[in-house]
Amino acid sequence: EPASVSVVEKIVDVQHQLFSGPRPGLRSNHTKGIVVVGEFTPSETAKNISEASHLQTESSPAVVRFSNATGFPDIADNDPRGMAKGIAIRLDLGDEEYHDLVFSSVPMFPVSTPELFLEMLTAVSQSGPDVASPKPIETFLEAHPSAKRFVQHPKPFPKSFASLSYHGVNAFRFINAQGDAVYGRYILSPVEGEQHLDAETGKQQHADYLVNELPQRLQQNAVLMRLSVQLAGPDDEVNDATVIWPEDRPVVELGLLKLEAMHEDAAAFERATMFNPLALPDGIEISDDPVLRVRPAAYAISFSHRMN
Ligand code: HEM
Repeated sequence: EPASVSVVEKIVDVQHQLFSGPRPGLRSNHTKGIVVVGEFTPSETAKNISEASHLQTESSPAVVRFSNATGFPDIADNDPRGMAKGIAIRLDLGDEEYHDLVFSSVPMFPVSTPELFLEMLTAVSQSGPDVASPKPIETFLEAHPSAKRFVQHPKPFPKSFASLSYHGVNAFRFINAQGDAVYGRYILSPVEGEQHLDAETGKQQHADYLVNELPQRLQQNAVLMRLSVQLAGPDDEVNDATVIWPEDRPVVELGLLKLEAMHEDAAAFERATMFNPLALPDGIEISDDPVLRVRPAAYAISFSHRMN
């Protein structure tokens, strides 16, 4: 059963509290972003996994938004608080249909349910610099090893938004034309390999170094990113985004995302667009992950503030 709407409303309320939002016209989270356009071309192996139309056709137009975590619209690109970078991809499937993919640079979520996420964010909100240790968030992290793993997971400074790998985190169910179904998690990686800055160099970067870099890069060359899916083994947990599957699980390539140019009217696009992790074509289905199931409700609350 999906968590009640009130839990989701409370989560977004605490996000507003943490980030001094909501701000007119802007997202409640992942507020600072940059939008580019390109296309997605499926690979031969894609149709073995799913009958989804964008995996059979020649190519689909794509709009891609990279972002920093937090609701601060002017957070520095090298601020540790914004180091879970995001990517949101909208594939145009024709006939007014679209498929959205919304990923994070961190391969797991800190907690397994919306209720625990609310508890965690509330603990953060009660752990200001004046609060004595153990602060509520310290107590929470000790009691929830998955949240501690998330906090401790390396979050290196990327050289570019396009030189990081991104992860779907939540699992989906993929069904091919023969009716075979598998659970899998998306991985998107730069074809040229990941590139990071060392910690010292990263700290010295300009507050907009990533936002400034991408237009320059695209003027030189298009950027290619490989979309793949890691397939769950029969006993792997598919409804808990805190669990990382063993590395030996097969990874199947779905296709190449080509980033070509900056979006010409990014501000209007960002304002008018709500990426929806559950905008899925036939051949890709939702899992029972309770975190995944509430994401559209949270994004819709943020969207409704933005449109006010
Ligand atoms: C209960 C869990 C979650 C909540 C409550 C939540 C909340 C939010 C909210 C309120 C927004 C702003 C949406 C908008 O205004 O359009 C957002 C955006 C975003 N979230 Fe989440 N989120 C959750 C889980 C996740 C997960 C698991 C991922 C990564 C796989 C993720 C990645 C992102 C990204 C990349 C964006 C920016 C999308 C864009 O560019 O428009 N979120 N989230």
